[in-house]
Amino acid sequence: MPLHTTAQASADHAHLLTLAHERSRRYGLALRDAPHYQRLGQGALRDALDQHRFLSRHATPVMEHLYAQIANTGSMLVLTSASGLVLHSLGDSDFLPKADQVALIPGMDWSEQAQGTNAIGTALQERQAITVQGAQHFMHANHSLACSCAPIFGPHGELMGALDVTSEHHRHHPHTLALVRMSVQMLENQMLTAQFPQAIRIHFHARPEFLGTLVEGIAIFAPDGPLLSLNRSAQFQLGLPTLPQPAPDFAALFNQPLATAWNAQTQHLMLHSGVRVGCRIHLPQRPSAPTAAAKPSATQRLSHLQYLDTGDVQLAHAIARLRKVLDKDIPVMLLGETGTGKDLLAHAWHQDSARADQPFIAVNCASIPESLIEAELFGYADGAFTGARKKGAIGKIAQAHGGTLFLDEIGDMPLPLQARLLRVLQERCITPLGSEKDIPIDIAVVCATHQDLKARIAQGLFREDLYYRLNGLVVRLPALRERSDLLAVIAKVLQVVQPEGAACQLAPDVLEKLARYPWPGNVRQLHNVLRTASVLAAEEGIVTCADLPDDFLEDYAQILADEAPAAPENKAENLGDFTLQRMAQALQAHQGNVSAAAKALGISRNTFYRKKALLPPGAV
Ligand SMILES: Nc1ncnc2c1ncn2[C@@H]1O[C@H](COP(=O)(O)OP(=O)(O)OP(=O)(O)O)[C@@H](O)[C@H]1O
Repeated sequence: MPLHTTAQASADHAHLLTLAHERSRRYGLALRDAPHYQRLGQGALRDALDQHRFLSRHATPVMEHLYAQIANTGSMLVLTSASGLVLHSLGDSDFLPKADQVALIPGMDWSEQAQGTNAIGTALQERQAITVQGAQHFMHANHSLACSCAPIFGPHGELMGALDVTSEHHRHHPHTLALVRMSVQMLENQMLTAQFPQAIRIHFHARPEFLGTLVEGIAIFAPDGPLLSLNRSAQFQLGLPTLPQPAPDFAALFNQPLATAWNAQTQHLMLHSGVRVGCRIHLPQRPSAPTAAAKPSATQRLSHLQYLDTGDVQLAHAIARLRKVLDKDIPVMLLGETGTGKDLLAHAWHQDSARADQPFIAVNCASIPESLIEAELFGYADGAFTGARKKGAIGKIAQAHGGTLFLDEIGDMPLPLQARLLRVLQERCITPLGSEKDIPIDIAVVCATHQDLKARIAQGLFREDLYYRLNGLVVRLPALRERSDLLAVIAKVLQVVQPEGAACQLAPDVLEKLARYPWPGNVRQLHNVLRTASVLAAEEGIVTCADLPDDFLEDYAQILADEAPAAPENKAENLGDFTLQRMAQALQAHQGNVSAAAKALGISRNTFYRKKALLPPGAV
């Protein structure tokens, strides 16, 4: 390093330490304070580890690799959260005095607020790598240590934690910080790749021989072009220290059409700055026929929670929460647009529960005529009403005894029945129509709706007490257009809809269209599109645009036309006859029911959804 650079670096380092010491004093710490090693309780630590699973999973092999390089140097390796909480540590803490050997175990807090200036707390605070050794620590109690730490940033640029190497002050090695930095870079690249398995990944560098090394740039693009994330080197090479909003797309950054990114053979690209770079392109895995051995059975494919988690963060979170309430007697409420898989999820939840061998009974409260729903749910006694079967009938609730009752479209349940349902849930028994005898029942309850139940309560159409009885765990399923694992869903649905043994592939431009389409009918609509397309393409084995249904292609062309000229602020005005107000009024008049609102305006439901998607969020 040239002399003036070295001098600048040590001046910067000294400045960082001065700031950190000032902060430490402001936190009320004193130089001679004894460090307080208050460990997080077991439960809270378990929650914290659970919360940082993604980070820990990817950090563990990196830590082991780093440890192999520094073993026998009397060092400890520590992974912390963004708040400085120790999540994992590796190594031998024998170099610490006996009383302090607990300092680096999981559950300890190394934030500046707790320990004053120290490499972990200060690196997290300043968001940059730093070594703090000996008397550079604020507290005298830490003067025997030398610590080198680098902050870890996640795939979305967020601070996720820190990686640190701590040793005795006199055994500190000046190269340690560089090793920690490189390990963090490796970890960040791995998390980036893992976070977006279904995206286009471009590895690039002006010197092609650096491809595959830590210094290569990695840029991640959605299949339809927008930039999703960059690693540090890509940020530097592209001159984008943060992800601009709205995200630029591939064509803007590399001056080439998106088709270039879809071609894995591409070896060179030109950055928008004019620099030519060597590249390697990883395309998302195309849907392909699984091998016979790996292929799950037809029922397995959809009937357990694990198979429904295909990588979308929001859905994975929902599934994790659903797992936690399995067999816990907590009612589950599933929210989501039509076709998002609420029914499927309810069934998978039942299949994963201890009630799996018992019945799963689904009732669609919207599709049963109001006059029949009471009998359908509660059953009736012999000769309870005219026309009733002589011998009476057992209702759906009683049929679900021992198992799970799934009440779909609960928002459409008539008010008087809501009171009866509430009683069933509270007292755990039912009284069939025309009977005086209570029948005890044991059921798990899942309900689903696409309606805004709070709004229904405000309108006097839904009982508040029932609402609170049903919403033990509320889970919202993302619409298909919001899901980051769209390509995985496409692959899965393609497997399901194809005849056994068929192995249709999708042409890249078909995938691109599927990725850009807003899917108003969600997975159900995707099913229908792929079922038809794969039958039409069965002989050729590859689905091309010609195999896609006409109405899908018409919708798609309309989307492109809608998107093309409108400046964002004019979108609402550019909606022609169907203005924001008219759509909002129609929706309000029909209590949020899109089909009814679309019908009232004389447009198709798809068109309504499409135009709704163009409006500013929250406008309708
Ligand atoms: N993750 C998935 N993978 C494959 N198929 C799915 C997935 N999610 C949903 N489907 C399929 O999509 C269709 C619609 O799913 P489902 O009936 O569960 O949706 P829903 O949200 O209950 O719809 P609605 O609100 O209209 O009742 C079904 O054919 C289902 O098998």
